[in-house]
Formats: sequence, structure tokens, C-alpha cells
Amino acid sequence: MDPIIVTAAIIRNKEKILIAQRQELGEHHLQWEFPGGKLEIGETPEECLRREILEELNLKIKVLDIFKVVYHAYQNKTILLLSYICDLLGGEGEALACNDFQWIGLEDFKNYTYVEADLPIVEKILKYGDQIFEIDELGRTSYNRIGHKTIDGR
Ligand SMILES: Nc1nc2c([nH]c(=O)n2[C@H]2C[C@H](O)[C@@H](COP(=O)(O)OP(=O)(O)OP(=O)(O)O)O2)c(=O)[nH]1
Ligand SMILES: [Mg+2]
Repeated sequence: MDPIIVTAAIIRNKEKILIAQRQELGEHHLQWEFPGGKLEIGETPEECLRREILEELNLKIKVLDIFKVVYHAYQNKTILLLSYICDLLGGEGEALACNDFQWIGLEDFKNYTYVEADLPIVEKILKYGDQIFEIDELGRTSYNRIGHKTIDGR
């Protein structure tokens, strides 16, 4: 089965990250996810995310760098989930195409039930800890900005 390409936004604002609860009707109902959706023909993943986040939450975001790619087979479909680090640019947020949304700190992540494919993303966020809020548009944190050389000297 060909994978469906899905984008997901890890939206940061003031040391918090937004998670969205899926609708009551439909697949994975009432589970929590990083909002986003299916890539449409002719759009880039970044365009897809900006569109989806406006449609689902009425928020404007800046899409920075890819955070994690998850390939996950559900019983009825396979998805290639592209999650990106994003920053909030504006908007209060409205649950337009989700049941609810929350801005949560790292300490709250364990209190929610996530869509299965998101577990590796949640795990990676928790491994990063506070450094998740430092990732810049090149995917760097202060750790790799201040001159810790990598093996190939870059
Ligand atoms: N948006 C999003 N979808 C996810 C995540 N994890 C995960 O398994 N999915 C799955 C659920 C869906 O089967 C599939 C597509 O996501 P979606 O339902 O948000 O797609 P969409 O916004 O384009 O919605 P629709 O137009 O098809 O109603 O990806 C996630 O973190 N974010
Ligand atoms: Mg969606």
C-alpha cells in the first residue's frame, strides 16, 4: 500500500507546544496529535502545514525545519508523517476542525493519549527537553551552534 504523506506541526510559543484533539467522529477519534493533514497535489509540505493550521486552528505559523519523519503502518493505511518545528506568528486559536487544542509544557506531555504514529515524535521532544525551544531554522540548538564540532568538522 502506498503511504499517504501527512504533515504535522510542532508549534512553539512561550515554552509551550500546541497539541490538538481529533474530532469525535472519524478515525483516531478524541486522540491527541500534532495538527496538520494530507499533502495535496502541487503544494510543498511547508505550504500544506500553513494551510492546514489556518484551516484547523485559525493560527498563522512560521515553518522552520523538519523534526522527525515517521513511517507508520496502521491496519487500513500507511502514512509517512513529516513533522516540522514551527513558531506561532499570530492568532488566538479556534478549534475549527479539531475537538479541542491545548498549549502544554514538557511536563504535561505524559497526560495525553496520542495517535499511535506520534509516539516517536513525543519521545523525541521529551529527549530534547528544553532544547526543543531553541531549535532554529537550520535545525540547530545552542549545543551545535557554539562550536561543538561534528565528526566531519562542520
Ligand atoms: N494531522 C495529523 N495526522 C496524523 C498524525 N498522526 C497520525 O497518525 N495522523 C494520521 C491521521 C489521519 O489518518 C492521517 C491524515 O491526517 P488528517 O486527518 O489530519 O488529514 P486532513 O487534515 O487532510 O483531513 P481530511 O481532509 O482528510 O479530513 O494522518 C498527526 O500527528 N497529525
Ligand atoms: Mg488534519
